[in-house]
Amino acid sequence: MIRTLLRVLGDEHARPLRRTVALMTAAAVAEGLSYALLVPVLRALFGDAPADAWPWLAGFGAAVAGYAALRYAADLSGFLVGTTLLRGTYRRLGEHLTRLPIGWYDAGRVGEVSVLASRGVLQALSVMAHLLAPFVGALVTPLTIVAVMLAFDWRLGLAALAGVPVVAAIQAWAGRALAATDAERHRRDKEATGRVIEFLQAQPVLRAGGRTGERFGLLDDALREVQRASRRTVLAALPGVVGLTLAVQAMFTALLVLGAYLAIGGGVGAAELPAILVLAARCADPLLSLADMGGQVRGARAELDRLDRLLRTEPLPLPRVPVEPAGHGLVFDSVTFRHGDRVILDGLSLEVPEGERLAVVGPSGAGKSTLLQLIARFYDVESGAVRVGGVDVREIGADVLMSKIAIVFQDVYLFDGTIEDNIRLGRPDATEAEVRAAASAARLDEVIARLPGGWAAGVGEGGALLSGGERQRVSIARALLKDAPIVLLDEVTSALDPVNEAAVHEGIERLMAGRTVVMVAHRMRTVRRADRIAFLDGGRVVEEGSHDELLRRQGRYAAFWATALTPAPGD
Ligand SMILES: Nc1ncnc2c1ncn2[C@@H]1O[C@H](COP(=O)(O)OP(=O)(O)OP(=O)(O)O)[C@@H](O)[C@H]1O
Repeated sequence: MIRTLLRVLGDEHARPLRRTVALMTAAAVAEGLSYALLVPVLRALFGDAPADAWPWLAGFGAAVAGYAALRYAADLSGFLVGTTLLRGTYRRLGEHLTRLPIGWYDAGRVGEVSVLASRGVLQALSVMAHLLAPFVGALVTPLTIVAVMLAFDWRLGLAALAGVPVVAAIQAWAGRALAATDAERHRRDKEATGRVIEFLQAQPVLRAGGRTGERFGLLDDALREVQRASRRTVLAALPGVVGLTLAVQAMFTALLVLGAYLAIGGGVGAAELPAILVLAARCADPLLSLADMGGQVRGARAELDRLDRLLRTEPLPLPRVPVEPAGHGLVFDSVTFRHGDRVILDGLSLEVPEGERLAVVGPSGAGKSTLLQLIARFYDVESGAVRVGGVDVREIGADVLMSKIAIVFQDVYLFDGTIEDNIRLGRPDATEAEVRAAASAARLDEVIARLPGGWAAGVGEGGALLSGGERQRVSIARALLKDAPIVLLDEVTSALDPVNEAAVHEGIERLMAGRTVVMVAHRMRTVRRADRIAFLDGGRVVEEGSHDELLRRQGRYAAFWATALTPAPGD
C-alpha cells in the first residue's frame, strides 16, 4: 500500500512518508515495551522485597513518557504528511486531468472522477492522517508484547505466537471475501453519482418533456442499488469481525488456562501470572480493532488503486524537443481518425494557407467539429498528420499550440464569476482597458449596462444568468482578447435571435480579420464570408472551392443548399 501511495504521489514524498512510518513503528514498539515492564514491576511488588519495585516503576514511567513523546511526534507527522500529500495529490490529479485527451472525458468518466476527486482522494489519504498510526500500532504492539512474553516464559510466548498466523489468516480471508462486494458497492456508487449529475444537468429537458418523475425513478433505483450493495458489504464483513473476535478470545482463554496450569505446577510465579495475563489482554485489544480498521484500510487502498489507474492513463504524449511553428497556415495530410471502431476522417487532406478563411460544410455527423478539434489537438490522429505552420501538432509544445489558437464553440461554458473574469480567461495578463475593448468589440456593453451589477455582476454557474447569445458574445470577447493568429469557429449563430445574431456576427467579423480561420458552417450567411469552402462527407473532402464555383458545379454542395433552403411543408 505504501508503494502504491508513493507511486501515486511521486518520489519526492518518499522520505517524509518513510520517516512517519518509522516513527509510528517506534511508538508501537515503545508501547509494547512499556506494557512489558509491568511484569518485573508486579514480580517485585508481590515478591519478598516490594521496595525493589521502585526502579522498575521509574523505568515504567520513563517508557510511558517515551511512548507518549514518540506517539505525539508520529501522529503530528502523520497529520502533516497527510495534509501535504492531500494537496500534492489534488495538484497531481488536476495536472493529469488537464493533459488527458478530451476524448477521455465521456459521460461515465464525469461520475467516476467526481467520486474519486471528492470522496476517493480524501478516503485514500485519510489513511495517512488518521488510520496508519493505529494500524501500525495494532500490528507492531502485539508482536512486541509476544516477543517480551517469549523472553519471560517461552511456553506462554509460544502459545501467544501461535495466534499470529490464525489472526493473519482470518484477516486475509475476510479481505478476500470483501473485495468483490467492495468493488460492487463502488460500481453502484459511481453509477448513482452519474445519475445525480445527469438528473441535475437535464432538468430543463426533463421538465419540458414532463419526464422528471421517470428519470427520478431511475435515480431512485440507482440509490437503492447503492443501499443494497452497502448492506451486502456490511453482511460480508460480519464473518471476518466475528471470526477475529472469537479467535482472539480463544487465544486469551488458552493463555489463561496454560498460565494457570503452569502456576499450579510452580513453573510460573503467582505474581508473574497476572502480569502476563495483563500483557495478553493488551495484545487482544489492538488485534480486535484490526477487524474494524481493516475495512477502512481496504477501502482506502481500493481508492488509491483507482487513483493510481487514473494517473497511469496515458496523456497525449508531449514532444521531447518542441518545435516552434513557422507561420499559421494549416494542413491536414492524409488524416485518418476514429472514434472507437468508427472511422470519422478517412485519409482526409486539406490546406488552409495563412490568413485564409475556410468554411467546412457537410451533413450532420460528417466530422466537421472533429476536424476543428484535431487542429487544437484534443485528440491525436491515427495516421497522417495535422500541421500548424508546417509543424506536426504533436511536435509543438501544448502551451505554444494553444497560444496560437482561439476557439469559439457551439456550447459556451462560463465560469461562475463576473463577465470580466470570464473574458480575462482569454489572456489573464491583459489590462483592464484591453478587457473592456474586447467586450465592446463583442458588443457586450449593452449586456453589461442591462445587468444589475454591471461589470461586477456574476454570470452564475455555467453562465446560467446570461442568454445563449450573450454567452456567445462573452466567448467571442474572450477569443478577441486572446488575439491568437488562428481562429476556430464551430457554427455559433444557429439558434440566435436577430439582435444577438447581428451582434455575434459583428464580433466574429472582427475576430476573423487578418487571421487564419476554419469555421464549421450551417448557414449560408456564414459560408459566404469564407474565401474557400470544403464540403465534407464520408470522412473526406468531396468538393472544394468558392461558394459561386461550387454552386456552378451543381454537385454535392449545390444539392446540400438546395435541400437546406427548401422550406419544409407547412413553413
Ligand atoms: N466522443 C465521441 N465518442 C464517439 N463518437 C463521437 C464522439 N464525438 C463525436 N462522435 C461521432 O463522430 C461523428 C462526427 O462528429 P462531429 O461532431 O465531428 O460531426 P459534425 O459534422 O460536426 O456534426 P454536426 O454538424 O451534427 O455538429 C459523429 O457521428 C459523432 O457521433
